[in-house]
Amino acid sequence: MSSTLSDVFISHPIHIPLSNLPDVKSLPDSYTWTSKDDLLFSASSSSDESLPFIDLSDPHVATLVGNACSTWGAFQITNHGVPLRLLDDIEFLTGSLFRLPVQQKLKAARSENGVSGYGVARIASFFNKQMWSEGFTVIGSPLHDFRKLWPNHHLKYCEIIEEYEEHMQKLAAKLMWLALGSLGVEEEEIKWAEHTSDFQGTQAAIQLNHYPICPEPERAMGLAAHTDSTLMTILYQNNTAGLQVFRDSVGWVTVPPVPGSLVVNVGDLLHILTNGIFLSVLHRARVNCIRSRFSTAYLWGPPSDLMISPLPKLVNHQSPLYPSLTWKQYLATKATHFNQSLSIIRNYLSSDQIS
Ligand SMILES: O=C(O)CCC(=O)C(=O)O
Ligand SMILES: [Fe+2]
Repeated sequence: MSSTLSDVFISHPIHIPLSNLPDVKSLPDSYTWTSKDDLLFSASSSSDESLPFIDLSDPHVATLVGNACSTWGAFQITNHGVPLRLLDDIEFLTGSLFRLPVQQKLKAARSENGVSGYGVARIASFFNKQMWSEGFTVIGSPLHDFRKLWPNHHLKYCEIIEEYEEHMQKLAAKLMWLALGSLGVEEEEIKWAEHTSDFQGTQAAIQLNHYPICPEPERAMGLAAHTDSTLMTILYQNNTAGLQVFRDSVGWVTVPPVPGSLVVNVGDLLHILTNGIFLSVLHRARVNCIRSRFSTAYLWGPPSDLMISPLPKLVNHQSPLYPSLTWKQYLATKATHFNQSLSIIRNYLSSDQIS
């Protein structure tokens, strides 16, 4: 029987402490970041570069998406077909959840080796300092957790998640095909992802993030630099800036929130699938002292037991840069090697060597 995304995380638990964000006037040492805690913490940024902004109704959309994936590994989109009302709903849900009293949120706390629920970011265990954020992960049905949070109103919130997932899955598939189409890849080359297959077995998680107002934002970190272990991630951010993407020779670039738009990140698996042509973008979230910030990430991946390997068409007589491996194997590598995972697997000759 094929395993689910939850099984993958359960078999590779990351033990992370759950602590409340302190209500303080100055930042405690445990939340104060320097370049010692994250090499790129203070990397300078040049201000005149900005992330591509793509109108999905543009006649050259595939080329624009393909270029953005191979230069930045990320882009913003408009005219994406997701109803603005649904984006308002998901923002309302995210805000309502994080505004609950902490005791209420803790009723749906992620268990020690669990995957869904309330807690700090999974990447927390890779850093010595704490991040100025709280999160909530939804994998599969949120009913069980939402009932604990909102005993009387959980159904309406479950409906929002369900509708959001439906739209996001369709959009993710459309974007992936636009991107791959720009490289000349045809649907028959990836059977599981063919439009007609209805993406049987693709898996996803929804990550809700909250970055509260912070007394000393320059010294704090909302969510530390990471790449996503997905094929693609679609991110909705409320109207408060904080997301930054990293581009070599440019540095950190802030992605300004544009009402109604979405941000798309190439994840590590799409980087592998395209033999390194599309870049999986390093990104992070900073915080501020004026407004709290919410974001909703739709983390989209393939069936977790399916072998992913560089597409033969994109390897062109050379050896592939990456071995074949399943999402499950990749997550296991990521749980140990975090941001070094891609370079670690590049050095393996065959997936047999990946635990
Ligand atoms: O909050 C953001 O802008 C980034 C969130 C993110 O990168 C994630 O949830 O993986
Ligand atoms: Fe991310």
